[in-house]
Amino acid sequence: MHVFHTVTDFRQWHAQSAGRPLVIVPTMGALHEGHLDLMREARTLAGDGGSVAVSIFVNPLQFGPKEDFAKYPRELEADSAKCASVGVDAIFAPSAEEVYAPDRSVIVLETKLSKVLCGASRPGHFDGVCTVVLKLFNIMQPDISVFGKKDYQQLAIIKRMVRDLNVPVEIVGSETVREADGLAMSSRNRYLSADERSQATALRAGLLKAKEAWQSGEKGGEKLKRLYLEVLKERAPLSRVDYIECTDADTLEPAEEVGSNGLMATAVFFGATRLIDNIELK
Ligand SMILES: Nc1ncnc2c1ncn2[C@@H]1O[C@H](COP(=O)(O)OP(=O)(O)OP(=O)(O)O)[C@@H](O)[C@H]1O
Ligand SMILES: CC(C)(CO)[C@@H](O)C(=O)[O-]
Ligand code: BAL
Repeated sequence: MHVFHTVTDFRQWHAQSAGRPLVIVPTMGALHEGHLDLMREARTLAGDGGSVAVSIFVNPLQFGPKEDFAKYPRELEADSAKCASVGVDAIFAPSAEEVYAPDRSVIVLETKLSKVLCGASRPGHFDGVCTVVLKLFNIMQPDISVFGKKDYQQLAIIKRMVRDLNVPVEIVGSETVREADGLAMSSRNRYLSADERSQATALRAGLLKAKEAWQSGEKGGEKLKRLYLEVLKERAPLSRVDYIECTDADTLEPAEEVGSNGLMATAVFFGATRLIDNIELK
């Protein structure tokens, strides 16, 4: 497996496999089983003749000034071993200087889907995500890129960017991988104390309770949100809910009545740690 730190080196490698499909998995590193699952899916999508590349880059542009950019875990050696174990062909791990010119002046702005849910709590976050993802697409020139449904809004926004800007990359969404007790895997779970970690299972439990009610005929968004909040209150006294919303799964517009293409998405703080999760109501 190759590890490249510069655009030139990555492109040279990719040029040697001209004509064969490239599938990429963009990440910020600190890899866990959720990421590895995306890589296995990428391996399948690439087929025998294709290649799989993983980008590892903690993108400064998508962090707010009070967020965890400085303390975000960076562990390239352990990440490389994990990538090799699932058959990744190349890692692209550039420095911030390699990615961003000091006098850069162009960014990608998504103007609608990025204003709700996580975008409302993290202003500018999805501008940073869109900008770096478009740059990674331009640098790596993949045929397919795989993203996790855990970051459902991110996936929806990237699909929209690719559609609206005619970016020639197919976007594939992959199911959320969970711990045995239901908590969605995330690099940020390691920040949780033991008590917070056990209470964090309430996100999944609350979403499942709301989904059960929806399946039994309850379509009211407010009622479904209340059911979720009851579970949080009962099972996670250390939590502070950032948001819980019912939306359309594609447009992310709020849904007073949740029909057959719904999404419930949530973000919850435990101390300074912010966890997200969601469930499709389909
Ligand atoms: N549990 C998971 N299941 C499936 N995909 C996941 C999971 N966690 C992350 N991903 C996906 O992996 C890709 C890289 O995500 P990222 O590196 O931010 O990981 P993360 O663990 O979500 O970290 P963070 O704590 O920053 O949210 C994204 O497409 C994301 O949706
Ligand atoms: C897509 C991404 C790698 C862009 O920095 C990041 O937002 C992530 O890890 O989900
Ligand atoms: N997985 C989303 C990256 C972030 O939280 O910045």
